[in-house]
Amino acid sequence: MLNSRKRKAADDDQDNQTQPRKLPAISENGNNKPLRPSKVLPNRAAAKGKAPALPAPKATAGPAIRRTTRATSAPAKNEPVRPPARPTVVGTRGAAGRTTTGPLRGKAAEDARFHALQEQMTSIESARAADAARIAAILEAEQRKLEGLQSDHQNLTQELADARAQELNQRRELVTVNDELEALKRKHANELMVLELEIKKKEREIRELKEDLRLCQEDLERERDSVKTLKSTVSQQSTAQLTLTTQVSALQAQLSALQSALDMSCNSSSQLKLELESERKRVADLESENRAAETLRRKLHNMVQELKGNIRVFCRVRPVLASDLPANALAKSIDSGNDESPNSSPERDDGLLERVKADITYPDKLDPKEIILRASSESATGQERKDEWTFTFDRVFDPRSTQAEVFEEISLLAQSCVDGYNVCIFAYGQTGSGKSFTMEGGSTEYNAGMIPRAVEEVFKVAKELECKGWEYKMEGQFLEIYNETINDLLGKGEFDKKRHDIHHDKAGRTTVSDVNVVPLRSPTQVRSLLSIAQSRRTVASTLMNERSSRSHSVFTLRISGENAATGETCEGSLNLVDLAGSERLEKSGAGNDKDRLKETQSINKSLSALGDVIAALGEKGDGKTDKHIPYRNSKLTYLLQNSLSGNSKTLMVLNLSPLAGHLNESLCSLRFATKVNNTTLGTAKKQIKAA
Ligand SMILES: Nc1ncnc2c1ncn2[C@@H]1O[C@H](COP(=O)(O)OP(=O)(O)OP(=O)(O)O)[C@@H](O)[C@H]1O
Repeated sequence: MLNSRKRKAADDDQDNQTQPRKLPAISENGNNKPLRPSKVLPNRAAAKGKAPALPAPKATAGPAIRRTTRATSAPAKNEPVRPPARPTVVGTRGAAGRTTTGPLRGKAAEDARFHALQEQMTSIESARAADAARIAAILEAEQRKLEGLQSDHQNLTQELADARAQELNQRRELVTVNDELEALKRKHANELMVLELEIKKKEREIRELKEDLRLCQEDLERERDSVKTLKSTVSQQSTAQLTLTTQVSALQAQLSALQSALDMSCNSSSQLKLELESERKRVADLESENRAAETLRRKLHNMVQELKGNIRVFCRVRPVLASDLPANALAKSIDSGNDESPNSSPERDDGLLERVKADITYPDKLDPKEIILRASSESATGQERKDEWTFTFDRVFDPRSTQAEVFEEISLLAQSCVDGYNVCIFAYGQTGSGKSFTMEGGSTEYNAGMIPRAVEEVFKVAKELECKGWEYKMEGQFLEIYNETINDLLGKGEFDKKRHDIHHDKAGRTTVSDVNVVPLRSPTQVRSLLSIAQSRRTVASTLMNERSSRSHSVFTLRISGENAATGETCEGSLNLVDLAGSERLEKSGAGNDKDRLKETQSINKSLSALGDVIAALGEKGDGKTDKHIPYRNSKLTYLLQNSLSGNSKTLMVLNLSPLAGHLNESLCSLRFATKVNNTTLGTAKKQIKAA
């Protein structure tokens, strides 16, 4: 662009040289006058002061003068003067010729004409001289004019050069200015963009500020409302304050009255404080007496238990059940007050019952300890033979006895367990004699068995002892021994698959490996544990094999206590054992069934091992201190080792069937129980550590 501009400027220069009239007049002082064209003279030499040869003067008349001027282009002085052919002269000569007829007359006419011409020439000469003078004056004037014009021209040329230089400068400036303008435009565009962004930002800020403002206004409105509310509250409060001021003054009056009463009370209070102090002392004395009494109670309780014997036997006979009668007989037992027994029907058949029932009597009504069984049979000679068997136990429960009555006798053992003894309660008897009913019981509160009741009792006693500074933790496990294999009734694994080992530590604690030990927090929790165990046993049963009858179950509750006040600690355990059915091999109907045979043999082995252990313990108690106790002969006795030794309190509940058909089994069980009952286990040791 710059080049094109320069090119244009150069072109303009050329044009200006060739066409000077077209130059634009640009003066420095801004006087933009159009330049006057310089008049080029035909002869430059004339312009330099040499006047050209002038033509001869001409007649002043128009066309004649023009012709004369053309004639003067030739050298003027040497040429003969010829009179111009003027129309007037021609006309005159024509007239003279026509009027003179001779040579004289012609010569005179020519002389006249010559004279006239001379005169005419003289006048022309003078006119020419006058013209020359005038022309010279004009030339001089023109010369001056020319000089003026030349000087103007020079000035103008100078001006033109200046103007061009100025124009060039201005064009350069223009280019620079254009560049600056472009830069300014770009800068301006950038600034504009920045400003637009700024504006947008500002607009956003304005919007935000407006939103803030709106929120503030809302807040303000709310504040105004709350101020209004507060104002009304304040006015209410002022009224209330007024009322209160009145009340305060009234109260002050009361206060001063009370102050005087208080002063009086203070006197009596210090009196009372003294009394309180002495009362506190008395309470502390009573508490320590109470603790001593508790220790004494424990001792006495233990003595009572010892006097009762550390192994005791209860005998319980279950009622006759509807299922015990032939299917077609609408039989109801007359023996039991239990809901599950058939004693309440008006249509009872006493004859049938008499025939089904064994002859069992309970002679002592107030403190029943005896049970008499009678049976009549025919001797070989055909004579009727009457047999009678009397057995004595620590307590005999007839079929009308309730679960609560049985537990009443057992509950003291729960107390012993909390006191830190190992307690073991067995249910022994043939299948269907009521062992599970006694230990676990039915689903109702009324029929709850010894396990839930004992646990409940343990919790109750533990709670009562809390006020004496004792704090207890309890946990339970529920095991089954089937065919000399231990199974976890609270576990998740498959039965008879997992191996569980029994360990006894020196502190008299027994543990079984890999079994689920559940922390017990409430007695109700035990019920759910019992139902879990029951469902696992049901799953393990087969049609041929009612597992609960063919296995021993051992529920163990471990209790550990700590007395923060005295620093004592104790650990006890309560084992509640539901033994497998004790019927003999031939009665069990095992026959050729190998599995059943194995079951029965395992049961018999473990039950006789139990008898042997108890007998050996009895002998040891009688003074044979080195007597070996064969605990390891069965899983059951090994598991219960610490609960069967002299260190524990044992109770066997012998369950009997009331049916005549089960008499022989009942006699076997009674004999076994008598053997156990006659055993003394020695003195139970409390597992308690002094602080
Ligand atoms: N004191 C009782 N009062 C009412 N019903 C009882 C009583 N004792 C047992 N029964 C009932 O007798 C039946 C057999 O009792 P249970 O199952 O307790 O016998 P078991 O000795 O545990 O038998 P198994 O060895 O087969 O387990 C059950 O239906 C039970 O409800």
